[in-house]
Amino acid sequence: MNACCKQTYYSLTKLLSHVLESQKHQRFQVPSIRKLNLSSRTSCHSLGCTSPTNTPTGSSSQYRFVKSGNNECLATIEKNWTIVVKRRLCAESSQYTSTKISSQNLSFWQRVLKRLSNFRRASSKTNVTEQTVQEEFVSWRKLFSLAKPESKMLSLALLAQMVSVGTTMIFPMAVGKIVDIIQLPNSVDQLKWMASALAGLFVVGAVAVTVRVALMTTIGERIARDLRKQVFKSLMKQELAFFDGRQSGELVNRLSNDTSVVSKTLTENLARGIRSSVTTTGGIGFLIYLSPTLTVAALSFIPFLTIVGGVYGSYVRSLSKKLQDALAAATQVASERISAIRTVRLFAGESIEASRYTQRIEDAFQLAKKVAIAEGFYMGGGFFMGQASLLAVLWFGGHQVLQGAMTVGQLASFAMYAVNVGFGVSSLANGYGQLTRAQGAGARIFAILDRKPCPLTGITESEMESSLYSGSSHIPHVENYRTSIIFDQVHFYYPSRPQHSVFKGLSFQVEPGELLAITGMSGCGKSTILSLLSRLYIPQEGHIYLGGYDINSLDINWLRRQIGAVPQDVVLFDGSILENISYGAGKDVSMDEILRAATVAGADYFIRQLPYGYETQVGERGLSLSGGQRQRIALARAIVRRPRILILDEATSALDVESEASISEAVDLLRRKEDMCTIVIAHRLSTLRDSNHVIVLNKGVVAESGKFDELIAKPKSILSRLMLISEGHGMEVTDDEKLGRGT
Ligand SMILES: Nc1ncnc2c1ncn2[C@@H]1O[C@H](COP(=O)(O)OP(=O)(O)OP(=O)(O)O)[C@@H](O)[C@H]1O
Repeated sequence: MNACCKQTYYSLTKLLSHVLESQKHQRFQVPSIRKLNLSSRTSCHSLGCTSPTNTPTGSSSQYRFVKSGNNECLATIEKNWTIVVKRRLCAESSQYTSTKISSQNLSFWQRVLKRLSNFRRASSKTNVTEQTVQEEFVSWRKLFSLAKPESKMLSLALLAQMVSVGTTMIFPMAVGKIVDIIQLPNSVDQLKWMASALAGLFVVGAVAVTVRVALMTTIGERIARDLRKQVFKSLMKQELAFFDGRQSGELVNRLSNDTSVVSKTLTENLARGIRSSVTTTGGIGFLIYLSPTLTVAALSFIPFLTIVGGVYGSYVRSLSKKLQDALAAATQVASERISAIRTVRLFAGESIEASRYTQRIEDAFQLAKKVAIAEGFYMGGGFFMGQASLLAVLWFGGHQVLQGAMTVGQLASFAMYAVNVGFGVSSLANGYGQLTRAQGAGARIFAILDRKPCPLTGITESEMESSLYSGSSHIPHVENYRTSIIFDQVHFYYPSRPQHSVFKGLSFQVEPGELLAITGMSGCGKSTILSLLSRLYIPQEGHIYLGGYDINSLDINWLRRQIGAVPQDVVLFDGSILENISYGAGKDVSMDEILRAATVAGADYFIRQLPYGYETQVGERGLSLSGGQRQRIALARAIVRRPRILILDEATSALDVESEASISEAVDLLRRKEDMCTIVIAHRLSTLRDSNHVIVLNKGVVAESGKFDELIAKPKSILSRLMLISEGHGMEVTDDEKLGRGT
């Protein structure tokens, strides 16, 4: 149960108690938000409560609870004493799951209320900690569940580990025996036997170490590989809104650093932990066997180490999370600035960026230094205590040897076991620090692995398996649909910016085979239309229809296959031009189709001029091509899919007028030939003039709609103003105002 759910329950409890109260007095009174006293635990503001819809006594009343724009929940008290609780399917969805609680019976309400408050008590006790653990640290059990697929190999490696530990455990005893044997007369044969036995033991130990290291390293790499694959796959499934609130550097850090911390813990650290536990417990057993009284002196340092170890562990635990975050922040700066090196260079920002990165990495270093100092003190203290207890062993043990209660060999063995136990204990404490680090890294990994993408805008497992080219619409006769598009009363805000509405009831229609031009001031939401039509986001209210079908009811792969889009900020992938054009067109696309698309997009000519033609590498994000060349390749990439709908978002803005005109002509021919519905987002007069229909967006709605000539003929229309501005005639402002110094 997440925090929002809990808040919803708090709020519902309040609502219900009010309902009960008013029922007692035989009247229905709509409680005000203030009366509900939501601020007692979570402020009204933080819940984002809207005022109850203004309803007279006796009718239904609706309350809306929102937490930071996410997980909206609506609670409606109906006239007939029914409470309807609706929760959004996901943050951006306009679909709700709904639950009804209905009864005229007072005791029923009391039972519900009691259960809710019990739930609230239970959830406030357990879920807060659960959530904290989920956010910051994952349980050991869950962490080790990642090693489950490797359990057989891991068991084998641990067996090898036990053998190698066993050989080292026997060694001190054997040394003690040798010391005692060499003091005896005529002991050469015994010495020979012991030496041969020890040599055999060393060989077994060496083989076990070889097997353990080889297996553990391979398993570690395999766990890291599988984790990276799963995390990346899970990232690919998430809806776009998920990425809006995150930085790519942070996600890359999870993929690289966190996965390697976890895999190391599940292999190397686990092996070390087991070795240390066995060395410690086995060593203590040998100590007691050799001399119970001396064991007390030898182990006197353990309580100290345990207490200090606990303090050290929790200190390192809190620091290591901060350290990981600081490293992620540094990675983010580095990856962003390196990928934008041209901009950095153009603005001579090298030294600013270098100092920005230095600052971030310095922050990480300061934290790492604190960890190192703590580790130094802990290890130094442990070393001193270990040496002191060894001295105590030699002091008291020496007396016991002198008194004949112990042999010299036994004392030697005892001293060696005591040293082993000391190392074992300190290694265990150190391992605990590593484990908590891995718990932090594991929590960040599970936050991605366990995240269920929004069912409408994310990709499900089966949709991912069934690739773009096998998705079907789910509605048999949709395959022959006519490409009409309807936006019906669409209300939309980006989930990361809920306070800013982009659309406030947007409605328009595109007829099959039509060329629609969309224009408007910058930021009015033109590109957002492409995102909504492709279901990258979904409107909070309203519907979008394709061929008469609500796009939310269509298979997402099928839907996206219908659309060929050239976005405003064209991104190509590192690879050849051929690979880039065929990207997303499936494996079966033929060379003829690629050439045809490149010709329509006006790209074929310049591609043939390049040294390697279609095999020319475009570099990271296609930066080794010009802006206009990138746009033409992106257009070819959109056309090669043979879409039913083509959306061009200022797709020819980087081209000269002549090239733009010839491409427009070719695209128009294709549109007519294939009955393709085309939407162009443009500011240019030439593009708008060629369209069948123009809509002008303003303040979240369609402000003007009609044929270009009709709209431009109206002197006060927004379109004519926009055209004047774009031609530089519309701004009757002084130079000072243009320079931002106007009054
Ligand atoms: N991912 C996002 N998260 C939050 N807000 C966004 C996001 N993308 C766009 N916006 C905001 O939504 C509004 C509409 O953006 P959009 O890109 O659709 O405008 P536009 O009309 O295409 O602008 P332009 O003509 O400058 O390209 C803008 O105010 C923008 O700041």
